[in-house]
Amino acid sequence: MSTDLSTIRNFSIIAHIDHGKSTLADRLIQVTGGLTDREMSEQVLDNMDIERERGITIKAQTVRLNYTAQDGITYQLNLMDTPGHVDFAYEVSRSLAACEGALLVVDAAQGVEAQTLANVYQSIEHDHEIVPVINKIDLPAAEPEKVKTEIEDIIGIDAQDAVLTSAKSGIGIEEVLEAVVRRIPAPTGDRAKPLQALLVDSWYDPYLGVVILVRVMDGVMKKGDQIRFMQGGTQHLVDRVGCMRPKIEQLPELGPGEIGFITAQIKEVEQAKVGDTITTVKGGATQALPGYKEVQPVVFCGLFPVDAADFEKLRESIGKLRLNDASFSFEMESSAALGFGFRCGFLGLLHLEIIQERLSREYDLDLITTAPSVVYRLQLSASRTDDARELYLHNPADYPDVNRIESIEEPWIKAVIYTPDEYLGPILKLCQDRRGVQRDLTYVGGRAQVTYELPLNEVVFDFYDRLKSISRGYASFDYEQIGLREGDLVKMNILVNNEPVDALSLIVHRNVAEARGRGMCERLKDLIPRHLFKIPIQAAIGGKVIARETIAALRKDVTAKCYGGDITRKKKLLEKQKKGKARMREYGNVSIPQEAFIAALRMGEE
Ligand SMILES: Nc1nc2c(ncn2[C@@H]2O[C@H](COP(=O)(O)OP(=O)(O)OP(=O)(O)O)[C@@H](O)[C@H]2O)c(=O)[nH]1
Repeated sequence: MSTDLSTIRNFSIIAHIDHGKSTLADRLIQVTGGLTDREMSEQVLDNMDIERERGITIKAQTVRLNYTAQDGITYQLNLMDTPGHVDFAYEVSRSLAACEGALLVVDAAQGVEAQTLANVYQSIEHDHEIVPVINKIDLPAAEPEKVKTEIEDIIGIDAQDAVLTSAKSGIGIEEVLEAVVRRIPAPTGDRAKPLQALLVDSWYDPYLGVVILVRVMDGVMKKGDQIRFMQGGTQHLVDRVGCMRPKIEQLPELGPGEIGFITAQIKEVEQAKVGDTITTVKGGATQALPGYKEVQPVVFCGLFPVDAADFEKLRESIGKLRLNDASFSFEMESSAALGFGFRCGFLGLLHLEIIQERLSREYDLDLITTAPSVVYRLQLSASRTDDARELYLHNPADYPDVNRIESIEEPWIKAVIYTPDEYLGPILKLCQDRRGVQRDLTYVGGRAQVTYELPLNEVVFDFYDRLKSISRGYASFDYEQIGLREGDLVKMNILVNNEPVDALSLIVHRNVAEARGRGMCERLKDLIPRHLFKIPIQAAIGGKVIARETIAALRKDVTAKCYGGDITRKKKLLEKQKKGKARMREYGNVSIPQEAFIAALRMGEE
């Protein structure tokens, strides 16, 4: 029996981190599924474990709820969980494209924050009906009326009918469900048309293989169907169709307007790209759904094992992670300073951190990460052996001969920072120091919203950390890419004992090169231990040294105190001294401690 379209509601929950999205979702599952408190904690926690295990790959978990509303009709509610971070903006946009509405959850004590805004605007762009939910009304500091006004002032949607909830104590949950049924429109679609289904997300499950989350727009999808991915071009046989409640339940079919999952004996997530259109091989649709985009990594860095013997283990672990995350890329790289490792590409800094964290936690790997870099576009003139061409550069080590460079462009972002106004001064200074161009500054009830355009390369390293520390954690930050702009960018080399150290070289703007070079030399002076000889540390652009420090020589004669006596004792001491060097990287005849590579790049105040 097919489901009547008018009884389906597809919606997502938009919320700033910690405003209560998960707690509210759990309550909705509990109330509609009739789970007891104990069952809920068991079941839902189980689910969270899987989610944690799979890290970011379950980006759009969906549950189907049956809810019998006050009008006596039983509705099929598909609740889609969307990732809340800018790095995954494209996934968010596809999840939103699968829904007709959204619950906007705002903490009654915290009010609207920057991250919330980005997702709300996306949702508005998808013509969603947005139902404001003011959560945590149980808190003494809750000010629901003030938050209502804030939602209206900042977001510009009517919030007078906002639902007031305490997800924690189970207040207002029924009202949320009624609002979903009454205010969010039913999907539209036509059973008789050729199949068009949006591939919302995919992930790898060890038992089922690749699981694909779909939203059927038109037509019907059944077990046994031969399907075709219109962008990917591959064909597959559907072997399972179902939904999650949150446990997997198999269904005979998915009809128009419905959200559910399929499996089709697919081995790699890379074959099931988010945003693709699925149709049937026979009598299929001729046009793909709009909005498909190939996601490209934007931040690159080198990952090297601290212990060179771990290289194979690193290769294996990276391969496993990649099985589940097609947006992350890697290729082998070798560095004179760090040996063999991988150059990896990420969607953003958070994505980088998650992968790094998983490698060290789940795979127990000690890693050295080189400075994150963005992708630059270079126009090169012809040389004797090469034509004029365009080069996309993601590793400073591949920087070409300067004489061939006609122009360099770097990616820029538009950042929106939201902060209590007492921290505004230092935040403006930070943005200014990072070559930011201020575009807008407004105040809403004691808080400032400032918009800056910034070069991405000034943001990737420690901008977010600095922002959080100068605002004592209160400022929130959100960004989108706004394209490439030409810049006066140069490659800065760091020379230790007159030898360039490739893992420390970076691309910087000429205006800040000297300050940054000086800062790095100063930090390296403290980070590299004294040797038996004098070590010059220099920052240079091309052949020109722009900063210099010197580490004084030291005669650390550990055997001196043995007075030429006992030879075994002398040997033992030498052995001990050798061990002390184990966590060092030999570079020429200088030993550089492993942690120096990343510490040298921390910009601090310059
Ligand atoms: N007092 C109070 N606390 C709540 C309420 N709802 C959620 N919380 C608490 O707020 C914290 C964050 O809730 P989550 O549901 O994890 O928030 P989230 O938005 O899903 O956060 P992320 O998963 O990190 O994005 C938890 O400690 C909850 O117990 C509420 O109605 N009242």
